[in-house]
Amino acid sequence: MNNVIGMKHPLIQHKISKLRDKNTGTAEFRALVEEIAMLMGYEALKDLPLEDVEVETPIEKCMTPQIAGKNFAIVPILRAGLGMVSGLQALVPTAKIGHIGLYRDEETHKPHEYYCKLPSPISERLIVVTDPMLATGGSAVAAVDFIKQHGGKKIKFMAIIAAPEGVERLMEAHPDIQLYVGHIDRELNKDAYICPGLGDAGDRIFGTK
Ligand SMILES: O=P(O)(O)OC[C@H]1O[C@H](OP(=O)(O)OP(=O)(O)O)[C@H](O)[C@@H]1O
Ligand SMILES: O=c1cc[nH]c(=O)[nH]1
Ligand SMILES: [Mg+2]
Repeated sequence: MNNVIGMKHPLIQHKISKLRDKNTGTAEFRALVEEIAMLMGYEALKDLPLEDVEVETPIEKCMTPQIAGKNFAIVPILRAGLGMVSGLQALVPTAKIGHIGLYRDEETHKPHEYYCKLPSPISERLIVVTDPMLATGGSAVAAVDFIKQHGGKKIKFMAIIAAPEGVERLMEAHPDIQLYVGHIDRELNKDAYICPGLGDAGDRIFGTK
């Protein structure tokens, strides 16, 4: 799949291994998610639009490129996607932030929406959706559906760990987006958790279990 970009960088792989460890505590887990998001962002933001601005150096005035901040938005899927925002914000402090609140029903594994606020206007922006976990793909498909309904066009999705089933489902529903993924794991278990995975990302980021 052309639009699925796997992260091969050793720093990312090393940090993902630390995330998987059940003995990694909340503070370290949160820091690792932030660092991985920043490293993945370096790759995912390669084609971020630039605009020339005038700057006066100690020598002379020149035209020089800067990031067109109004052209970029980060949209985390709550809760776990929030953990990736600060890493991307460190790269582009002027980024607008939208939020999509979804939780997965424990029995049916279907996503339920409880909140949505996107920056306006959205149609011209590069939108990076963040969620560390892409399991069945239900939440990711729902989030991208929603962004498109609101006029979003240039969409990238960043997941730290994905199941093959989720990758296939997301790219089948939205073949036009680009998916940046830290690692594609083996499979989903009967409870739709990723194996080997890292457990429940939201609970591990926020210390709720
Ligand atoms: O691909 P899917 O099968 O839809 O599963 C992935 C979703 O499940 C997790 O969220 P969860 O429902 O646990 O909410 P939380 O982030 O609030 O913990 C995860 O952060 C994704 O959003
Ligand atoms: O393995 C999984 C699947 C869904 N959500 C998680 O946080 N982890
Ligand atoms: Mg969760």
